[in-house]
Amino acid sequence: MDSVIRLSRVGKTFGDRAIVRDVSFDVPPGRIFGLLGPSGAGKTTVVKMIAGIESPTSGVVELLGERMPKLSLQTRIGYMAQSDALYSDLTGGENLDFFASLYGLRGAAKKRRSDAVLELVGLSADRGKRVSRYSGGMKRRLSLAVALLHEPAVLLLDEPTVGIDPLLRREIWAELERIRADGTSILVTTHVMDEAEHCDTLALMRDGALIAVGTPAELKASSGASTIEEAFLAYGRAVV
Ligand SMILES: Nc1ncnc2c1ncn2[C@@H]1O[C@H](COP(=O)(O)OP(=O)(O)OP(=O)(O)O)[C@@H](O)[C@H]1O
Repeated sequence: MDSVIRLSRVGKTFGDRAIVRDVSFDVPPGRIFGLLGPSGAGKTTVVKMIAGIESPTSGVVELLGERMPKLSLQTRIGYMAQSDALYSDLTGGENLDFFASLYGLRGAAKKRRSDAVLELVGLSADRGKRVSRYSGGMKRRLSLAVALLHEPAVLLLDEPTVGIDPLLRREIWAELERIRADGTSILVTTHVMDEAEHCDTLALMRDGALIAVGTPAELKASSGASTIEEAFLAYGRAVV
């Protein structure tokens, strides 16, 4: 398969407001694709359409060669939403048990995966603690663990490292790079410019439209910028 995620001329309107306009891109297997843009640019809406939570008003969203939304593809996706969808009365470990049962993970496989993802996000020692007693950063880390639990073919991460300290952020990126090496495709939204450098391809989004798509090096070269932040500002100026 040449592309795991494909958007073809996708638009989304809420009422009479066009939130996403004519967005097209492809994410091949084993790539990290970063969606970058200011608050309100429409990034979350794009991610929700890929996850099958929202339907496009126009155009086509395909995931693993099938048109979204499609219920049977849900278990192939690991989706980390911007707001944590966790059960606060349950412990971290119990939350993982719950999501494992949704994904059909049982027995030794469940234990192996739960242990691995808790270790990765640095929550092994807190697995018995109720989520209502977790900090904001711990909840983000548990949400990431849930998204990774069933080793999905596609990871959709909406601002995964908000509230996570720089050291753990670096570890999480190292893990995302390992996951990519196994052939998983990862779409990540971020405001953090140094995270953008980890992406194979970046799409700069503004007012619902893509204003530039390329590798970090291409975007810097084509705008004459030395950082992604400068490149983004240069492209932003070019369209106003
Ligand atoms: N269900 C909805 N109904 C109406 N408007 C919506 C809905 N969902 C999103 N919007 C609007 O769409 C715009 C884009 O929102 P979206 O969350 O996609 O942006 P974003 O780029 O992810 O921003 P942020 O980085 O702040 O999360 C916003 O103006 C938002 O108010």
